[in-house]
Amino acid sequence: MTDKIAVLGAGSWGTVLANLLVENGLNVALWTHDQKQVPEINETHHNQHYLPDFVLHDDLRATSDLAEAVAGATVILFVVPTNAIRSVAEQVKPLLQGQPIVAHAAKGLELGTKLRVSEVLAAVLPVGAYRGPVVISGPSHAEDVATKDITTLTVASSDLAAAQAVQKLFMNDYFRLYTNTDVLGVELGAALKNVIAIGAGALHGLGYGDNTKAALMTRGLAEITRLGTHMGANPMTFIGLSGVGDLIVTCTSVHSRNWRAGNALGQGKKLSDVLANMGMVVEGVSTAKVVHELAKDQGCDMPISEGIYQVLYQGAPIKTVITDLMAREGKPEFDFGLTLQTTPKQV
Ligand SMILES: NC(=O)C1=CN([C@@H]2O[C@H](COP(=O)(O)OP(=O)(O)OC[C@H]3O[C@@H](n4cnc5c(N)ncnc54)[C@H](O)[C@@H]3O)[C@@H](O)[C@H]2O)C=CC1
Ligand SMILES: O=C(CO)COP(=O)(O)O
Repeated sequence: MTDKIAVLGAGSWGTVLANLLVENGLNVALWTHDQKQVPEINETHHNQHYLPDFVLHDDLRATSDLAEAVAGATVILFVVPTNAIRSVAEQVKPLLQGQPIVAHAAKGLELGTKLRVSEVLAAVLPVGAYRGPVVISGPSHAEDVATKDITTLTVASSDLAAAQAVQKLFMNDYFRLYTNTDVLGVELGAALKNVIAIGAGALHGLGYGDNTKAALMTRGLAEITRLGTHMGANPMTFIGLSGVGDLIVTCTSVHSRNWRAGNALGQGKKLSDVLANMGMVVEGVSTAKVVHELAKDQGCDMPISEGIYQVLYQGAPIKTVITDLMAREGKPEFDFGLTLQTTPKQV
C-alpha cells in the first residue's frame, strides 16, 4: 500500500513539497487552515497567492479538515511558520494514531520559549505516539523546486531510521536528501541563517559590493558556528547543506523573503510596511529577537545578529551598526576550537 503523507501548511513550501510527493507517486493530503485555498488547489490546481503561475499536479488534494488530513498518515509533515507550530501540534495531538513519523520543514526558533521546532513538537506531542521528530532543511527555495531545479537537502533525526524513511519518500531525479543525526546543528543553522540573510539584503539595498557581502556571510557563519558548537552541535553540520549551503542561497537569492525584507530596509523602507507587503512569513525577524536573548543566556558573542536585532527592534540606523561592527577590536579568525592543529610543512 502507498504511504499516506499529511502535509500541514499550504504556503509556498508546504504546497511545493506536497506537489513533489504526489509526483513521486505518494498519497498526499495537503492541509490548510484557509478554506478558500481548498477549491483553488483542488479545482483550479493553483495556489496563486503563494506560488503565482505554478500549475499543481492534478492529483494533489487539499483539505481544511485536519482530522481527515492526518487519518491513516504514516508521515505528518509540519510546514507552517515556526510560531504557528505549537498551535497546529496541539490540534494534531488528539488525532495521532498508529505511531506516524512526525517531521517538519520550518526554519526558526519559537518566540518566548526560545525552543527549536523539534523541541516544540516534542513538548506538545506525547512520547511514544509518534516517531522522530525528523527535520528537513537545506538550500531550497520553493520557487526553484517548483521548476525542478536540482536541489539538495539535509534530513535529520536522532532516529536515523525515521530520517531514512523520509529521505526515501522525497528522493527523485532533481531532489536529493542526505541524512544527519545532529538535529541541534541542523535546526540552529536553518534558523540563524535567516537573520544573516536580512543583513545580506540590507547591504544590497545600501549598495555595498561583493567583498562586503562575502564578509557578512563568512563572519555570519562564524557566529552561527560559535553559538551552535557552544550549545553542543557538531561543527561539521555548519559546513553542510543546512549550514553554509542554506546561508549561501538565502543571502543571495531574490526568492528569499528574508533577503527581500533586508533589501527593502536597506533602501530605507519601514519594517512594518515591509512585513505588511510581503504577505508571507519572514522568519528572521522573530528569530533575531530569540537569538538576541539566546546569545545573552549562553554568554556567546553574536555581533552581526545583535546588530540586525538593533536595527529591527531598537531602530538603530544600519550604517551606524556597520560602523560599530568595523570598529570592534582585532581578533583571531577562529575562536571556537576549529583551528587546524597541524604544523605547516616546512618547504
Ligand atoms: N518558502 C520556502 O522556499 C521555504 C520555506 N521554509 C520554511 O517553511 C516554513 C513555512 O514557510 P512558507 O511555506 O514559505 O510560508 P508561507 O508564508 O508561504 O506560508 C505559511 C502557511 O502557513 C499557514 N499558517 C500560518 N499561520 C498558521 C496557523 N496558526 N495555523 C495554521 N496555518 C498557518 C499560512 O496560511 C500559509 O498557508 C517557514 O518556517 C520557512 O522558513 C523552508 C524552506 C524553503
Ligand atoms: O530557507 C529558505 C531557502 O532554503 C527560504 O528562505 P526565505 O524564508 O528567506 O525565503
